[in-house]
Amino acid sequence: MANRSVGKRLLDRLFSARTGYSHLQNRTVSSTFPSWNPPQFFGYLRTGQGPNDVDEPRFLVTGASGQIGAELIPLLRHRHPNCVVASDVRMNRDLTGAGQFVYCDVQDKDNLARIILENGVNTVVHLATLLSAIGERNPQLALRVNTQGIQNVLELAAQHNLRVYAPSTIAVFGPTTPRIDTPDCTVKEPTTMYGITKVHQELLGQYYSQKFGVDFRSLRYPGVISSASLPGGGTTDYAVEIFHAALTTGTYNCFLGPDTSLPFLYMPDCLAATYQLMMADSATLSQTTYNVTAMSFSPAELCAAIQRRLPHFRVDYRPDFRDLIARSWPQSVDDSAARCDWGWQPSFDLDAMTEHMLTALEAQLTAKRDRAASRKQKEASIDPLQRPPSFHAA
Ligand SMILES: NC(=O)C1=CN([C@@H]2O[C@H](COP(=O)(O)OP(=O)(O)OC[C@H]3O[C@@H](n4cnc5c(N)ncnc54)[C@H](O)[C@@H]3O)[C@@H](O)[C@H]2O)C=CC1
Ligand SMILES: CC(=O)[C@H](N)C(=O)O
Repeated sequence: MANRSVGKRLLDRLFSARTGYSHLQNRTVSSTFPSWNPPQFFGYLRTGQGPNDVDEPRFLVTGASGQIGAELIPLLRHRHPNCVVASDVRMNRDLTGAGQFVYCDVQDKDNLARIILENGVNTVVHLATLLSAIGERNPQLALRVNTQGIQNVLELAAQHNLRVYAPSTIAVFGPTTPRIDTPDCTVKEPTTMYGITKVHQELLGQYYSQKFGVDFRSLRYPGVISSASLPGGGTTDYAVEIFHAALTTGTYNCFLGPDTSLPFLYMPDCLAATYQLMMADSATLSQTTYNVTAMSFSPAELCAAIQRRLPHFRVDYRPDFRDLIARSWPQSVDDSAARCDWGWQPSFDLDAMTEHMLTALEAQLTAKRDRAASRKQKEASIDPLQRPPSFHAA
């Protein structure tokens, strides 16, 4: 994120020493909001030198074991070695083996605070969420996790001078929203619990930015398609499942109707947009949350794209409640503000994504088959009565 001059950092530190609210000194406070004078009795919450006084980001990623986290963490660890704490309520072996991983339920504010302070975190990437389909199956849990999570993160950000990146979603839109080229600023009357909690997140982020000077940034992702990680219970999951089915069984039962069109983003573009916005100079940003998109297609169009490579692939359509959700969301979104403000430009359209997905998944399947074959060979070469216990556990 934006570099600061030495003089400004010095001013921050002086201000921080007096009040512990150095971040309020730096941020533009909207003229529509009354100015905020931090009450002195909040002083007991001071953490000394604000973490933002150093330029090197130190990340805490919540919900790191999910579809986005599993691919964002390796990128952050590569670009910021030893500066990333991954966290979730669920373990992900790939993440735990390759760097710091801690248990963190985002509903537990004290534990979040402890992890942030003990690790010198200055940037929270908040991914812990229950998505649309899983959220409709358990709306009370989705309400609790999604609203308490962002409330805790933003409250700690205001107290400890943290930057926050928390993605939003096209699920903030609903049936009363224009469905073609949906702009950033339009009617937001979602009909899912997930969408309602994400409108809450967007508005709360904007409020904490304007009122308390929190550096809050967000992208309104469409459906995200990825080869390395599986989706976690959304309406757009079909667009990942369909590729796995195409390469294994050759048939897929689609839970959306053939013509239900939605916007999508391929994971490399999703990671690029995320990192680009997180690192953008704050002076270039005109809003806290931006639409981003790369392509729009229906299940029938995706099926046709796959059939160009795998002509025998077949899809049956059995639309369920998720089709109704999808039909309440935009078919395409207008991301011109992201393009204009910080240079967003996607690289993958439907055909490029399909080609890349099939190649990546084919390579994974081949590697999996090779591993299974070499295990079988190993098994055959060892007398069953002589096998050590570790052999059975492998
Ligand atoms: N994947 C997609 O297509 C899209 C994702 N997004 C947003 O991106 C972010 C990440 O989404 P995904 O990775 O796809 O979700 P996911 O469902 O794959 O992962 C969410 C993670 O949150 C964790 N989690 C659940 N409850 C928790 C709790 N109480 N405390 C801590 N962690 C908890 C889960 O264990 C899971 O690993 C979310 O904010 C989501 O709204 C937005 C639009 C599209
Ligand atoms: C679009 C999303 O937010 C997510 N993939 C979901 O389908 O719930």
